[in-house]
Amino acid sequence: MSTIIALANQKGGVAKTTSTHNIGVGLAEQGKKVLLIDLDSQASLTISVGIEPLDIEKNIVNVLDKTKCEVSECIQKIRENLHIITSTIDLASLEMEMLSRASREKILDRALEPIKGEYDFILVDCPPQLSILTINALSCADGVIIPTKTDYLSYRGIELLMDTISEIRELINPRLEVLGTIATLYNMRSNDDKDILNGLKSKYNVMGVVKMLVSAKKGIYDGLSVVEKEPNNDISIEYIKIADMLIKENYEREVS
Ligand SMILES: Nc1ncnc2c1ncn2[C@@H]1O[C@H](COP(=O)(O)OP(=O)(O)OP(=O)(O)O)[C@@H](O)[C@H]1O
Repeated sequence: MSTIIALANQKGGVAKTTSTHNIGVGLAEQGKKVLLIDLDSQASLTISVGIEPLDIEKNIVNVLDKTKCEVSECIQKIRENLHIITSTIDLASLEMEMLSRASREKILDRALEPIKGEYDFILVDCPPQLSILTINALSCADGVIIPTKTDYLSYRGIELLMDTISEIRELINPRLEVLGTIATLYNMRSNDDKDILNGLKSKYNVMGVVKMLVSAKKGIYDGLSVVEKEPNNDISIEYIKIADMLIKENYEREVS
């Protein structure tokens, strides 16, 4: 069975998309079969992998709406071992329609059922709200990773997300596990960032610390992650480390 991981934070601009893309590439480069799911109507992940959202006829909207389209028809190949279900702006209006459906929290879970055995990892890039889409991602995930900036408001925002996660675990998905946080856009020269990082480490499992570097934005024009564009960059090293950690944890879970 696939391990489904949601990358979630109700805050925008905390590097959810960048983390999803780079960890996904890191896992694929280790020979794992990976499906990325863009669950944000801004389609940043879709654009980041070099796909024009409106060029794709069957996307996440078709996976979630009532047309009963086969999920396998909505998957695009990025390269060997790395696939994606893309998003478009139409997801914003579908979100409203989802609210009126029965079992609205399990729409994604049910839709993914036929392909759960086909991938080692499914990574879901959540939108920057605690919306029905994020709840759908958390309701089908085995684990959640919380990318967060090292500033005070982001740090405080995690508590809110943790409450939602506890509620989902209690009511909908008991197997949901908080895998940890990733400290993103970390400014090494700022004492505030250092203090917040220490606070994060004392409270949560910090899976990685990703520095704020201009190289994070370089591959975006040609659809490449930092891991592909500059594999020896500090950002790549950190994301590859997180990918390795996920592979190891998964292996240990399967063995035990
Ligand atoms: N390590 C980094 N150093 C510098 N810039 C970064 C880094 N990581 C991400 N960025 C940039 O920060 C911006 C926000 O990143 P990203 O789109 O991944 O965040 P997000 O949480 O998915 O945002 P949203 O939820 O609002 O779509 C982007 O311009 C991205 O290129």
